[in-house]
Amino acid sequence: MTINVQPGARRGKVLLVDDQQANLRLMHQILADEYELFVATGGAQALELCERSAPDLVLLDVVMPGLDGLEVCRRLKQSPDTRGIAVIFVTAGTTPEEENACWEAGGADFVTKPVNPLTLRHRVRAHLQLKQYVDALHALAFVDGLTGIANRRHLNERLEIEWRRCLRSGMPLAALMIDVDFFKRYNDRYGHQAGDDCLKRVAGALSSAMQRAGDLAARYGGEEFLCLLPETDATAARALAERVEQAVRDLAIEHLDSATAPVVTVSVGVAVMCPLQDDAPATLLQRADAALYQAKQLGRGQVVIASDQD
Ligand SMILES: Nc1nc2c(ncn2[C@@H]2O[C@H](COP(=O)(O)OP(=O)(O)OP(=O)(O)O)[C@@H](O)[C@H]2O)c(=O)[nH]1
Repeated sequence: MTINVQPGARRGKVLLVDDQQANLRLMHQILADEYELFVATGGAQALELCERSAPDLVLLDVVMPGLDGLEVCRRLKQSPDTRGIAVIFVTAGTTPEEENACWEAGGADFVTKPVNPLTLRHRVRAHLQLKQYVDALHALAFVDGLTGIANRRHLNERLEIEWRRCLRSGMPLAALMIDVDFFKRYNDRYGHQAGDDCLKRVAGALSSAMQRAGDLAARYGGEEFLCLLPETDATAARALAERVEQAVRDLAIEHLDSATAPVVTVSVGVAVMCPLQDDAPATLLQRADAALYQAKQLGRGQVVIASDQD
């Protein structure tokens, strides 16, 4: 895995949010030569752009009609997908209460209006540099070194978040536990390096099969993977599991020592739960694991969905 922590190695993405065109123009002039800039003229548009374009940093006006800057910041910090975006408020308010509101909403910093161009440049530069280091550390801590997909630590963190989210919304949370069949024999016949390459390709197939931004494919350990699918019911989870199983077959990686097929296959255990207060997130994984065990018992290279009683 290559992690680039050289400051300035890539142009940072900065979203400018202000309902006044003149302010946007000014900030644009100050920053355009250094960064990739996006512009939003209101809070709702800012949130939408944050989800779609994943900026590194937002320069956020506080007072705007509709959704104001403080509320935009709170919502960004609530979502696991956007909480890493640094927010610098651009504010005319300088009372202690107004400043405190910026910190309490989750802002990383603020600059006061009228904007001093040099201060704006330096604040943005400092926070982008910080974010690059944080992103690099995050990648080291949350990405599996061999396959480049999420690691188990990342999975556990997301499982907690999605579990709580589904507990609040009453929506189902699905998990696919996926294990490469006869992988010991694969290593024994083709060698450990080929085994590693095989795991990388399987991981790639899983990632490609995930359709929604909230879906997560992770390496659970060894030759075992786990896909977490928020707000996904049993029908959709089964369909996705079957697509995953087929996608791995379609890689057509030769495995002449497999008793299931002449190519690498996976077994998939599926579990779906609508979280309840008394359940623990680990229950979902235990059920997926039990279904995976059944898939192995039934001959491998297939999908088994856990029944509610498991
Ligand atoms: N090349 C490679 N092999 C790994 C890695 N992690 C685990 N393995 C191997 O995966 C194999 C897993 O073997 P088992 O748990 O017996 O399972 P299996 O052979 O796949 O059999 P079934 O799961 O019952 O189909 C072991 O030989 C491990 O050494 C890895 O990162 N790279």
